[in-house]
Amino acid sequence: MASLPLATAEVCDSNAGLILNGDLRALQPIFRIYGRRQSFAGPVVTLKIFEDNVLLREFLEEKGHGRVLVVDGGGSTRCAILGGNLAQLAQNNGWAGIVINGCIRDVDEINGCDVGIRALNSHPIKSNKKGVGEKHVPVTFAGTRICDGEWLYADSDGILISNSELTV
Ligand SMILES: O=C([O-])CC(=O)C(=O)O
Repeated sequence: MASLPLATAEVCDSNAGLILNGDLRALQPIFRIYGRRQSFAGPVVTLKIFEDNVLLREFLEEKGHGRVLVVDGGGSTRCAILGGNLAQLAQNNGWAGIVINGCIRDVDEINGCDVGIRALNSHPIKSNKKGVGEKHVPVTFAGTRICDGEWLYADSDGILISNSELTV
């Protein structure tokens, strides 16, 4: 049986030492909350792209196995790199969530999907389809460096990155 997601505030309260030494970091609160799953957690897979979502689709076509896709879209607010079709793919392939330093579109459809989504904002224009980007590279946004294989915990209070899986 899947256990309840950890509450981020509790995780911070009971892991002050990890926050001090940098093993547990909170992303700056720059994200909006989308998708039906308010709380989600899982091992991180990273992707660095810019206004081009071909590699994002490639990841979401894989089985998610409860992972969280962390996408550094360079903070672009000039187009959307995730839309309703990709969010449905994420839901159907068992991804726990997607955190995007960039924009999404088809918000109403995305809010009906059983997956957790965080993004800067929405934008009606779709992205390029060139296939440029880098998978599994360290990314830095919202004041935080995030590496493949780290753990992400998200709920209504915020988003945490931990070097390793946490238990309370
Ligand atoms: O295809 C795209 O660029 C994103 C999109 O709109 C979708 O996933 O529905």
